[in-house]
Amino acid sequence: MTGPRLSPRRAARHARQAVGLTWRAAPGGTFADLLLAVVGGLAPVLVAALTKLVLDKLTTGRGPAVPLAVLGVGLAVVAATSVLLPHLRRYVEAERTRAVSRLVRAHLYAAVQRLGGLARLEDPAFQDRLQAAQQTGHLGPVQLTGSALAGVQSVIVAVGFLGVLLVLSPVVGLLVLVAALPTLWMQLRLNRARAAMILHLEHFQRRDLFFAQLLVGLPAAKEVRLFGLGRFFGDRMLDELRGMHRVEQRLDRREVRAQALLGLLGAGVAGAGVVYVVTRAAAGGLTPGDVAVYLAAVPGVQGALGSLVGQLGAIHQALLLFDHYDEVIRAEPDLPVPAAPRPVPPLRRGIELRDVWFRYSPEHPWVLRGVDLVLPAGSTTALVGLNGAGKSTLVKLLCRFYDPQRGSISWDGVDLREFDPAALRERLGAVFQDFMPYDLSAGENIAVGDLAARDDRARLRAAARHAGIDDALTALPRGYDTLLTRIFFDGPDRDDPRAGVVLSGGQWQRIALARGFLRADRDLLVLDEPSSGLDAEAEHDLHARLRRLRAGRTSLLISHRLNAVRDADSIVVLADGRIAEHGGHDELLAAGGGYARLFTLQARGYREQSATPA
Ligand SMILES: Nc1ncnc2c1ncn2[C@@H]1O[C@H](COP(=O)(O)OP(=O)(O)OP(=O)(O)O)[C@@H](O)[C@H]1O
Repeated sequence: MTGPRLSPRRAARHARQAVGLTWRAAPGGTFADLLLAVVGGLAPVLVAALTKLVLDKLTTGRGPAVPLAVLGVGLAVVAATSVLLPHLRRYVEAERTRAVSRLVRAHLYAAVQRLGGLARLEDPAFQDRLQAAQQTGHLGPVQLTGSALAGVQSVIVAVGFLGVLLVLSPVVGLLVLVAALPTLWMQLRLNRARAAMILHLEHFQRRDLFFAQLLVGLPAAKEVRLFGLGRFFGDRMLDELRGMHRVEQRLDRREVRAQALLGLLGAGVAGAGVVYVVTRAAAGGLTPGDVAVYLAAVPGVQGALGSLVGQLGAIHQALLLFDHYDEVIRAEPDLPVPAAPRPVPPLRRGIELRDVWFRYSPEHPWVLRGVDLVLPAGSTTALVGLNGAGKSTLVKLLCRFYDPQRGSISWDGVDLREFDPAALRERLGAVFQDFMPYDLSAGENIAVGDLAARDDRARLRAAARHAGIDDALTALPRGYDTLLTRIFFDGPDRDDPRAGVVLSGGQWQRIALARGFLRADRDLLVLDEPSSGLDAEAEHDLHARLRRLRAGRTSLLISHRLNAVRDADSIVVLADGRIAEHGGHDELLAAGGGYARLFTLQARGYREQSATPA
């Protein structure tokens, strides 16, 4: 297994950025941690040196002219400091982790919001990066600085002990150093293999999580139970887990073999050193204090060098984690925004699509193939067509979530690409076919349509009234403050009004409509299947309200129920990515084309239903 690579330049850039981020997030904490690392590195060397002095003074009476009691107190102070240090460092590190995590998250989500379109979010490779950055982005800087500081501590310990050993016995010092070299080399190789394994495991982990979610999550629960899919998904999940464990096991075995071998080598060198030091001490060449220092220094140096290599591995890992975050932060916007965007004027004449061609990527087929269409200001245009005809795609282009590959869309003659997408969207209102039910309160669920109305209960209620949901929301246990989810409540009493409620599909549809109605004053209102979840009476009622509410304004209405669009000022039929028919309801019926065929089919269905005896 070969390790993933970062070029040295990229690695150096990440390291600079990560340290900079940590410093900005927690300057005091980072400095304190550096100080603690230095003290932590010096402490064991000092303990060994003081122990030697005490022993030598006790056994030979030789040593510095300091009373034994002072040496004893010094030893006690350093030992006590060593005991306290790990606890202090744990606290300082936890504080730093929290501060960095806040900063990294703020940067990450701001970067995602800067992507004005949808294309990047739909790119699976970018999604993978994004998921990884979300889960581990903050760990990169934290792990990097943490490991670097631990590395500083290990270097101080190793250099300190080696210095003492070299003074004591250059032969033994060199022996310990040489014995550590194979350990260093092997650990570096294992680090690379471990980093590669983590990357390899990501693929298993994602699928393992996916199957686990299907088994425990609510969205799939109905189908999993009705179709009896539990065993099937459970087996798939275990397959992924087995795959993951096999990879881990292979590396664990390799590590055990290598570490056993290196452990034996280290012990052999240490043992030979003990024999040498004891023999020299017996011959009077070394003092008992020297022997004590040696006994502390050998494991000290070996441990510090081993830990240093471990830290290097962790730094490599941290740089790889940071790479995900960096890719997201630096992602180029998927929609070009002009350097000096034009202000978006109120819509006076209309929106024109001229020879618009669009596909989701070069690998996908064309969805729109030369669409020419005008949405005149002040009128309602209905867009109809079979499933997959490209209706929702056209809506997404109007909101400028994507740009067409060929042709143009203009707003009173100005190409949409000359506007800032955010300014354009300020002038739009929309109810999407796949609207979002938020796990928020009823009031907030409507207010997301226009956050300026968040505290304006009268506006929220007016929008809800237009959508026919005000009475139902008022009757909820806490009215508009009732949570429309039960997932955030962890109290014991499920009947507690704070527990939240579950709405029906049609009620959610009305909430989405209310959201859209909050923006009823915008220049263009797009309604993509706004009545799909409503019963027939409610649908009729909704369209009557819509006509009143939008009279004199520009709207685009998409619906499969042709009865609902017959009153639109003009009806456009989209087929095979082109405008196949265009005109008023009567005109299209008289033309006897696809619209007439579909309308007659639906109308016959209704007539047959009403003729069927109950
Ligand atoms: N994000 C996407 N990436 C790739 N292809 C897509 C994407 N969204 C839609 N498509 C494809 O584009 C085509 C048109 O889809 P679109 O949703 O615009 O159709 P529609 O007319 O709104 O259909 P429906 O009536 O079923 O809602 C379909 O073939 C669909 O598979």
